[in-house]
Order: sequence, then structure tokens, then C-alpha cells
Amino acid sequence: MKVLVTGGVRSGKSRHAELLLADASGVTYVAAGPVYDDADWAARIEVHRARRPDTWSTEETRDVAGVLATAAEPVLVDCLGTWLTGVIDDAGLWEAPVEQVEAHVLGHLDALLVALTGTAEQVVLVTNEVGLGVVPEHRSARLFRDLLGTINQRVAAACDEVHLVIAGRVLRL
Ligand SMILES: Nc1nc2c(ncn2[C@@H]2O[C@H](COP(=O)(O)OP(=O)(O)OP(=O)(O)O)[C@@H](O)[C@H]2O)c(=O)[nH]1
Repeated sequence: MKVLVTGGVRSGKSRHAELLLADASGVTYVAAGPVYDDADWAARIEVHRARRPDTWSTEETRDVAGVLATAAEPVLVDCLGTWLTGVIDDAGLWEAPVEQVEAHVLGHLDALLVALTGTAEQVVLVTNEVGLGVVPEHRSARLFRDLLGTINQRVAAACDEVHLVIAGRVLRL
């Protein structure tokens, strides 16, 4: 079973994703985003780490495709939004032409989708629901939300279920 969990900031989506795998004896938790050198971010991460069972292992990596390709237990990917940020950061592409960024990101997405459809393991992926407000002033924000929308549609198409979390409530789409 493959599930995409989407929702806004602090909607409870990560917690819901974790609960979906609560019965698994071991889980590989993939923290796919950049590591920021700031105290607030460190405190957020610590909350997540403290609530994960001891039987879960953590992989801080952008290589979600690689983890899925070799997975021998259920995998939780948290989250595709920070993964996208990291993929663009790593390639230094925030100022590049849109077509170039898109081609780069979609190449990484294709690899992720091949691995996702290829694994027999249970996979839960967390993403962010963005873009419900006004068009952002900054180019990077517009780029991010456009690309994340595309990523969400494609990953959703490769999943068995999509769950939208709002205010801690779960809507199965
Ligand atoms: N590097 C790293 N990141 C982690 C780890 N555990 C969790 N994270 C990241 O923490 C982020 C989630 O942070 P939160 O601020 O709680 O998310 P939120 O959107 O406010 O809240 P929810 O809706 O509950 O998910 C995700 O991007 C995770 O990848 C870890 O062990 N290492």
C-alpha cells in the first residue's frame, strides 16, 4: 500500500503519516530536506525524533529513489516539499531559467517514481498543500509551488490512496 499524505503547515500530516505505519515492526524514516543551521529548526526536528519508535531508523538523504530501490521494510518520506527545496539547492538552480529547473527536478522525480512503483514495501510520503492563497511576489516561491503541485499530482497517481489533513482531521481523497 502506498499513501500520499498532504496538508498545510502544522496540520498534523506528519503525525498521521506516522500512525499509518504504527503497526510496522521497523520503518525507515527518510528526512529528505536540507539541514538548516538554526535553533528553531533543530528543536522541530528533535520533537519528531523523540516521538519515533526506537525500532525506526532515520536516513537524512535527498536520495529517496535510492532508499526506495533497496527498501526491505516500510518507508516514510517526510517530506516532498523539503525534498524539492533540497534538489534545487543542491544544483544551485534557484536563479536558473524555469525550464532548466523544471527539467532537473522532473528528472529526479522520474527516478523517484520508478523506485516507488518498483518497491513491494509499504510507502507513506508526506507533502505540503501550498498555493491556496495569492500568487507570491517572489519568483522562487512561484517556482516552488508550481513544481510541488506537479510533483504531488504525479506521486498521487502512483499511490493507492491520498489523504488530505486539515486541522488534524483526515480526508481520504
Ligand atoms: N534532518 C532531519 N529532519 C527531520 C527529522 N525528523 C523530522 N524532520 C523534518 O521535520 C520536518 C517537519 O517539521 P514540522 O515543522 O513539524 O512540520 P509541520 O508542517 O509544521 O507539521 P505537520 O503538519 O505536523 O507535519 C520535515 O521536513 C521532516 O523531514 C530528522 O531526524 N532529521
